[in-house]
Amino acid sequence: MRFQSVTFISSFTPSLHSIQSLSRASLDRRSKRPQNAFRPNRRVTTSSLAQDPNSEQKDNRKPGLPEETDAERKRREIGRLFSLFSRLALPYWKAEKQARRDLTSVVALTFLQSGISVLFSFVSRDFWTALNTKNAELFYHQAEVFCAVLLAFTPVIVYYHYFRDKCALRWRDWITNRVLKQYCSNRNFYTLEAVDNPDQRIAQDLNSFTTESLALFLTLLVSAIDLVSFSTILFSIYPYLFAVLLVYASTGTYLTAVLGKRLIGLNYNQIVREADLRYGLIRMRENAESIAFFNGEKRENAEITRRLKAAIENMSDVIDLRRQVGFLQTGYKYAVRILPAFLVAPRYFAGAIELGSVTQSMSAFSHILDDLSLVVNRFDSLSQFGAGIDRLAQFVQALEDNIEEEQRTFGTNSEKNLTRGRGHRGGIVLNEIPGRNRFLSVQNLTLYTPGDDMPRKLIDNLSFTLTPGERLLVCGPSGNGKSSLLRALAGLWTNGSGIITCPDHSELFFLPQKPYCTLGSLRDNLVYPKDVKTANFTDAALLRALDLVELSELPSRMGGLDAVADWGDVLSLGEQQRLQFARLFLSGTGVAIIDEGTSALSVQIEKAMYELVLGLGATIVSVGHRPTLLGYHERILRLWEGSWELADITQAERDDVVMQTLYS
Ligand SMILES: Nc1ncnc2c1ncn2[C@@H]1O[C@H](COP(=O)(O)OP(=O)(O)OP(=O)(O)O)[C@@H](O)[C@H]1O
Repeated sequence: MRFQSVTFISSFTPSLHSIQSLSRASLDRRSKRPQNAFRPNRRVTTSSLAQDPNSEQKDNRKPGLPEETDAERKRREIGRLFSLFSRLALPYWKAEKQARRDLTSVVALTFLQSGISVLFSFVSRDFWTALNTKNAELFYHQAEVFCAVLLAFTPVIVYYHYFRDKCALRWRDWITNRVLKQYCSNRNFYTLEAVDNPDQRIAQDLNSFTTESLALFLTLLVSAIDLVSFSTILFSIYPYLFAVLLVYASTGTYLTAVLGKRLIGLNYNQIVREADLRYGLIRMRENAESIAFFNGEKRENAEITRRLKAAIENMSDVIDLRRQVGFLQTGYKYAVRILPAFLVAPRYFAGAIELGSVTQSMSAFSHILDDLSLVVNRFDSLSQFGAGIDRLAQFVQALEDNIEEEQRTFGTNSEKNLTRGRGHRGGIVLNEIPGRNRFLSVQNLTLYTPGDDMPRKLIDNLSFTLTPGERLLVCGPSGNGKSSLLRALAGLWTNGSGIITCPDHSELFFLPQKPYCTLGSLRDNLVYPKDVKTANFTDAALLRALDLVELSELPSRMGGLDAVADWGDVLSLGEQQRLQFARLFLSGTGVAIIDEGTSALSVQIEKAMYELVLGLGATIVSVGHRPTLLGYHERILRLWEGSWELADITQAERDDVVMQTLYS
C-alpha cells in the first residue's frame, strides 16, 4: 500500500481527481512454522491489548459496573490500536538520531511539495482566466510560468520519494533486527506456540508496517497542510462552498465506516488463510520425496485445495464488501467533478468571479475533499493496516512477555528455575555450572509431558550422577520418555520437579534424533552452531574432522568446503548423522548427548563414531535401541511406563547381550 501524495496535476487540471487504485499490500504473507515434535505445548499469554480482531472484544470492567456502550467500545478499540501503534513505532524514532534526521528531510520536502501545489493553483487560475478573456500574451506567459514551476517541482517530488523510501527501509532494518533478536533469544522461537506464522510476521508484516506507517504519517501531514492552505483559498472565493464541503466529507466518511466496518476482520482472516495456503505448498516441497514414495499427491492436493478454498471464500467476502463500499466511494469521488462548479456557477454567470477562480475553487475543493476523505479513499488499505498492527503487536507482546518472565524467574541466581510459572507441580531446576567440566547429575527428577491439559508422567523420581567421562545408555520401549529425558537435560522441557546439574550450554553437545543441517556452506554446517568467523577453524582441521567421520570425499564431491547446498536434501541420513559427529568432534565438548545418533549407520561406522567420542574423554548420555551400543557405555538406564531402573553394564553384557532382552 502506498499513500500517494497529492499531485500538482490535480491543482492544474481542476476537474480531475483521479481515483487512485491503491496497490494493496500482498496478502500472501505467512508461512507456518513446521511443527516440532520436541516443542512443549507451552501457552504464551499475550497482552489483552493484542487480540485477534475477530474475537469478541471483552469488556474487562469489574462486575457491577454498567455495561460498555457501543460508542465506548469503539473508542476503546481506537485507543487500543493507537497504543499498539505507538508501542511498535516510537522506539525507533526515539533511539536513532539518523532516523530523526531522515524524517526531518522528508517533512521539509513535504512542506515544499505542498507549497508548490498552492503555487500551481494560482498559476492555473491565471492560465484559465487568460484563456477565458482571450488574452494571448498572458496565456503564453502563464504557460511559461507553469513550465518553470514544473522544473522546480520535479526534483522535489523525486527526492521526497527517495528520502521517504530510504527512511522506511532503515526503519524496517532496525525494527526487524530488534524483533529477530527477541525471537532468537530465550528460545522464543521454540516456545512461542500461541503465535502463528512468526516467519511471516518478521519478514513481511514488519516491512508493511514501516512502509505503511510512514506513508500514512506523510499523507496526514500533507492533508493537514493542504487543509489549511486550500481552505483559505476556498473560503476567500466562496465560504458557502466550504460549508458544503465539510458536510459532504463527513457524510461520506461516516457512511464508509458503517458500510465497511467488517473489512478489518475479513482482511485479518485473509492474511491467515493465504499463509496457511502457502505453508501447505512449502510442506509439500519440503517433504516431496516422502510424498512421492507414498504416492500421496492426491491427498496433498486435496488438503491444499481445501486451504485454497478457504482463502478464496474469504477473499470473495472481501470483494463483496468492497463492492458495497465501492458504490459509495465511486459516486462520492465522481460527484465532486461537477459539484463545486455547479455551486459557484451562479456567481460566475453574475460576473462576480472570473473563470480562473471557478477552476481554482474546484481544485481547492478537490484538494480539501481528498484530505478530509482519508478514510473514504483509503478504507481498504487502512483496514489492512489495522489488521497488520494487531498481528504484529500480538507477536511483539508475546516475545516481550516471554523475556520479562525469564528475567523475573532467573534473577541473578546461578540456579535457573525454568518452571516459568508452570504451576502446581513446581518445576525442574536446571543448575548450570559454568566453566569446563564434565559432571552431570539428576536428582529426584519427575518429568511430565508439557502443557497443563492432561500431562503424562514419563519419569518418576529419577536420580543418577555421572562422573567426568562416564557413559550412560538410556533405553526402553518407544514413547516412554527417553528423548524427553534429554529434553529435560537441555532445559527444553520443564514440567515436573527435581534438580539437574550440568555444565553450561557451551559444554553440552546434543546430537538430536533428526539431524539438522543449517542453511549455508559445508563449512557453516561443520562448525554449527558456532559462526565460521568466530569458530576460526583452519581448512585442515575441518578436512580432518570430515576424514574422521569417513566423509573425506564430501568436499571434492560437492565443490569444496564453501559449497552451498540444501544439505538436508543432498546428504543421506547416514551422512548427516556422520556430519553431526564431525561437529561434535570439532566442538571438543565435555558432555555429549546422543539421541539415536547412529541409527542410520552401519555397525562398523557406529563403532568408529563412538570411538571418536570416547577419544574426547567426554561424558556421554546416549539413547538408542541397538544392542551394539552396550559396548560403548558403562551404565544403562531403562525407562518404561514411568518406572526406571539403573544398572552397571558388565563386561559380558558389553560383549554380547542383546539389548532387547534387557527391557522386554
Ligand atoms: N510436545 C509434546 N507434547 C506432549 N507430548 C509429547 C510431546 N512430544 C512428545 N510427546 C509424548 O511424550 C512421550 C515420550 O516421547 P519421547 O520422544 O521421549 O519417547 P521416546 O522414548 O524417545 O520414543 P522413541 O524411542 O520412539 O524415540 C510420547 O508419548 C510422546 O508422544
